[in-house]
Amino acid sequence: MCGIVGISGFLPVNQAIYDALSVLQHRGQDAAGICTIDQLNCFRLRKANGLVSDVFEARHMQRLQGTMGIGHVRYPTAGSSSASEAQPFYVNSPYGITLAHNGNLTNAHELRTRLFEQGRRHINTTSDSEVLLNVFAQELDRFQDYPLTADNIFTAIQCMHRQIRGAYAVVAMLIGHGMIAFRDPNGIRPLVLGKRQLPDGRTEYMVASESVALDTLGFEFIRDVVAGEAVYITEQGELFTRQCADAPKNNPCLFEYVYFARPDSFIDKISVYNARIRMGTKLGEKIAREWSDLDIDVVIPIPETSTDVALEIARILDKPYRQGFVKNRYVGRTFIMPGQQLRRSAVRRKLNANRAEFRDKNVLLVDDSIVRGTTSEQIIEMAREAGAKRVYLASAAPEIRFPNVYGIDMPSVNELIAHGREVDEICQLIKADALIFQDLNDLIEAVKEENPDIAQFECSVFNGVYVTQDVNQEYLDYLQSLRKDDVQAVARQSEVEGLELHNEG
Ligand SMILES: O=P(O)(O)OC[C@H]1O[C@H](OP(=O)(O)OP(=O)(O)O)[C@H](O)[C@@H]1O
Ligand SMILES: NC(=O)CC[C@H](N)C(=O)O
Ligand SMILES: [Mg+2]
Repeated sequence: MCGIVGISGFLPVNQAIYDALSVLQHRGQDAAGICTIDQLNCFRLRKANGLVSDVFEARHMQRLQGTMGIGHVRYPTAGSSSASEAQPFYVNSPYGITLAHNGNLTNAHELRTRLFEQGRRHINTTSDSEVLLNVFAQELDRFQDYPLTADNIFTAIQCMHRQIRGAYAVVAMLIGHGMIAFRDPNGIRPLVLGKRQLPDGRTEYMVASESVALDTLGFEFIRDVVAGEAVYITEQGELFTRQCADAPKNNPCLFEYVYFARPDSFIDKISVYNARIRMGTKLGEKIAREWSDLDIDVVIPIPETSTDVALEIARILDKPYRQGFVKNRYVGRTFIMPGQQLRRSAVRRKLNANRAEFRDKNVLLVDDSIVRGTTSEQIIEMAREAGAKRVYLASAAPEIRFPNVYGIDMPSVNELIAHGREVDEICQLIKADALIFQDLNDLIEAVKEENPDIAQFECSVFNGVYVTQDVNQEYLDYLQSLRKDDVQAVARQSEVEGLELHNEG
């Protein structure tokens, strides 16, 4: 998952975008970038591999001048993890555009060919986001008048929606015009809009992947950008919004609530924190029903995302909740790290068992999800080494059996521990004494409670149903051939930096 942010205001935005990106860091740890528009109407860009705090030094921040800017933290799902695929991306015509994208296009390959053959546009990287930017540029280019009107911009986005498939929450800037943001017609990836009133009465606007970024910067949450909708804020600060999709449907990604988003965010009118508590209630009730014969002494979360769920399970089971694992605060999220070797070694560096909590006890470990099983396998071993008698494991998400094509890097079914396996087999593999998963219906109910208007969530990783209806086996095989772990490892070794246009090195 990536994080995106954009601010259109009247005060310098460099520090504000930096702060927003650091609050969205949990969505992408591989690369970060900020682009601003300076007083001379030129883009200022700094992007590189690394965490926000590593990428932007004081000299970069000083150069990122301007009162309008966009930012991105990257977790790659297409192309390579080379610095030249860090975002925002830039294209010089029409007028100059930069763009940052969260999601994944399912027809990037075909769009790339069409852009070259019909549009005479060269895409310099293997990133789907550069493809998206060029489709946008091509559609804007159909209007010959300067400046473009809001109507022109919305029409271009409408035409884009008809060509692009997959998931995309996007923020972009167009020189001489302003900031533009839009969400795909299924609303798979999140995007929120906020505002801030300056003392002189002028209003600044901000868009971001998660509402927590608005909170941190003192912006007031206005609303979610709805599925298919576009937002345009002119340089003068005028806000336009329009529904640009022919048949929008609201199908937000269920996995955002399980793992990706911060608990203090609201996505599509649902508090992520409350959703996680309700996941704990449902799972706790299932455990009480199905495991009445198991003697659980203590409930222990696997930090960090599962803590809210585990606390509620402990309440339902009326068992003590204990922080049995200590998390090294300097190690980030392991699931979004590139490469299985790195992910494996990171678990041991990240978590350590607090012996006193395990010795001679039957422990119920709780995680939000089991994807490759990297975490659970090692954690169970650590619990035993720390003296646990019996180790049970509960997952707040159901079995993950299908690849994700919408911005989560799970392209290969063979890497998923639950693919083609039943609970008993998974339990044996991770060497647990008992294993239980949340039911999909319970998970959906837990999330949906605050917004019953959501008829369908994007939950393909659990049930193999892809809401964009364009994903077939041929595409899944293609994606797997490009992105499975061993292919990526070879690609990383031979990575060369492509052009880094206008980058503040
Ligand atoms: O089965 P796996 O492939 O190991 O993936 C699932 C694990 O990865 C995530 O943790 P992560 O360390 O990324 O982040 P967290 O600190 O937010 O829990 C998630 O919370 C699970 O613990
Ligand atoms: N996780 C994401 O949102 C990734 C965005 C884009 N597909 C990339 O790989 O850079
Ligand atoms: Mg975790």
